[in-house]
Order: sequence, then structure tokens, then C-alpha cells
Amino acid sequence: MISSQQNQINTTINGLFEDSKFDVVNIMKGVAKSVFRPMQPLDFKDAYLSITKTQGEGLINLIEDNNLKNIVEFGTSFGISTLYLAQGVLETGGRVITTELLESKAKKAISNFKSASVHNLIDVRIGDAMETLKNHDEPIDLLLLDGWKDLYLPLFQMLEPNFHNGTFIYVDNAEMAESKAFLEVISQNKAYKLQSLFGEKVVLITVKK
Ligand SMILES: C[S@@+](CC[C@H](N)C(=O)[O-])C[C@H]1O[C@@H](n2cnc3c(N)ncnc32)[C@H](O)[C@@H]1O
Repeated sequence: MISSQQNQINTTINGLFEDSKFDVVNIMKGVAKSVFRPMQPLDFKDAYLSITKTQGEGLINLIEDNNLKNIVEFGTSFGISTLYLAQGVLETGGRVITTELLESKAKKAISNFKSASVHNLIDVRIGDAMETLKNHDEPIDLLLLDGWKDLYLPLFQMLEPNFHNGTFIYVDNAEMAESKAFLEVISQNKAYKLQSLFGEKVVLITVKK
């Protein structure tokens, strides 16, 4: 049975997907700005760049099926993926820490979490995730990597001491060049198993038991 809170989350997510239909234009504007210089997060301040609905539903199942409670997300944007994570932890009794570099995006995300009445389950860290997660010293059950791809490896390595036998690392945009370089390094490490999902878009890393 779908609870009224799940309904509220779904309504918020549907509204955000509706709003994100202008993303193609916003992404093109961002890419155009970065023709003569490296891309910057600020170039995409209006773009959602979100995971898909199917990915979101898959994340809910992953959380519920494995009773995951301690979730960390790199890259909040306007909060679509975080709302799916919150829907998962609503069932498991867990919590989500999410990180966003741009204050304007983080503030909009917080307002979206309030609309969905899940703000009490989510700790939003504003600023560079390499700083805001620097002193993280609690077990991580699920790490969602969906921020800028050049930070996947240093962030993974920084948080690695918090992984355990049941940790999942969900790598979005795995097909991108910088993600591939990161995954190449991880695949050399015998401690981890890699599995592709959604064609090449996602790689799910698990800790070998
Ligand atoms: C692909 S979007 C995230 C989409 C979101 N996970 C979703 O599915 O709705 C990536 C986000 O990461 C943020 N970001 C980039 N570098 C970051 C950093 N160093 N620390 C925290 N967030 C960062 C960007 O500003 C951008 O909003």
C-alpha cells in the first residue's frame, strides 16, 4: 500500500521531472560556455542533470531489498535522486547525507525536501564534497556517486575506510571518460566487484565477501 508520505514524495518528484524538461536547453547553454575553457559546475546551475525514473525506482529497491540505512550522495542538484533515496530509507529507518557545491541548487533542493516532508531524513552539506565529507567516520551502506566525475576517485578513496562487506557504490554516468578512468582503477582492486546496469550508464560496485 502506498502511504500518504510516499504519495507526497511522488508528487514532488513528478513536479521536478516536469520542470526538468528544459534541461536539454540548459545543458546546451552550459556546454556552450565551456567551449574555450574547462567546464565549471556554475555553468550548469539551472540544469537538473538527474538520474532517470527507472534508476530512481531501482535505487529504492536496492535500499529496501538490502535494508540499507546509511546513505551518502555526491551531487544533490535539485534533489531528484535524493528524494528516491529518502523514499528508500523511509522503509528501512535510515538517513541520507547529500552534498551539493552550489548554494542556489542546495537551497532549492532543501525546499523540495520540505515539500515532500522528508527534510528530517536528509542532511544537506553545502560546499565541495571533498571538504563537507572529509571527517565522515560512520559506516556507509550506499554511496551514490553523481557529482563531477574527476572527483569520483579521490572521494571514493577518502570514504573507503567507511565501507564494509555490505556496502554498495552506485556510479552514475559510468560511460563518461573520467568515470571510465576511475572504474579502471577500481577494477584492478581485488576487494571490489563491478556490475554494469542500464547498459553502460551505471556501474554498481560491491565489496567482495
Ligand atoms: C549530475 S548532477 C546531480 C544530479 C542528482 N544526483 C539527481 O539525480 O537529481 C551533479 C551535481 O554535482 C554538483 N557538484 C559538482 N562538483 C561538486 C563538488 N565538488 N561537491 C559537491 N557537489 C558537486 C553539481 O553542482 C551538480 O549539481
